[in-house]
Amino acid sequence: MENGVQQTPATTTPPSPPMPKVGVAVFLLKGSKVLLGKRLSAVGHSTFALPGGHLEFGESFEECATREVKEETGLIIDKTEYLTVTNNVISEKVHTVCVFIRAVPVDVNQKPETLEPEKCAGWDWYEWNNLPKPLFGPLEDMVQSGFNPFPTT
Ligand SMILES: Nc1ncnc2c1ncn2[C@H]1C[C@H](O)[C@@H](COP(=O)(O)OP(=O)(O)OP(=O)(O)O)O1
Ligand SMILES: [Mg+2]
Repeated sequence: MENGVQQTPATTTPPSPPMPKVGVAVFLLKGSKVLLGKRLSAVGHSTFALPGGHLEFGESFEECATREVKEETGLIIDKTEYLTVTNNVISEKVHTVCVFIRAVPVDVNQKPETLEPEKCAGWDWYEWNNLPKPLFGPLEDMVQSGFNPFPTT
């Protein structure tokens, strides 16, 4: 101690190891179409993916789905239903457990808006039988495995 000023001991925090995150992705269905947008984020850049994002602390999957779709597209969704979960080791640094939710727009005439232009080039409805390419890796894997998000009735 000099001049009566207490020195704070230097502390070194070890770098925390990368951890898996929880993502929520939404199959927003309109008739036989699904809403997709071309990603502009580093992960999956230029691939077509569902709206969605990371689960926030304290949120339910359905709350996250509703919030992310509203933030990214402006669309208000309804009838949120859990579909499935996948484990995605996307790169050395990105590992996401992704929960898939199905939903429908409250107003089928409401147009999706590109509210996060730094993350998505634009949203559009695509026929499930005629999806654009390339799809975001985890979504492509699901399609290849024969997954179908539409209700069986
Ligand atoms: N269609 C999908 N299939 C599989 N995983 C997905 C899908 N969409 C998103 N994810 C996973 C991987 C992403 O790294 C993660 C978060 O989604 P992403 O769209 O990148 O976040 P975000 O930037 O919109 O939201 P946030 O601001 O919450 O991070 O969720
Ligand atoms: Mg997103």
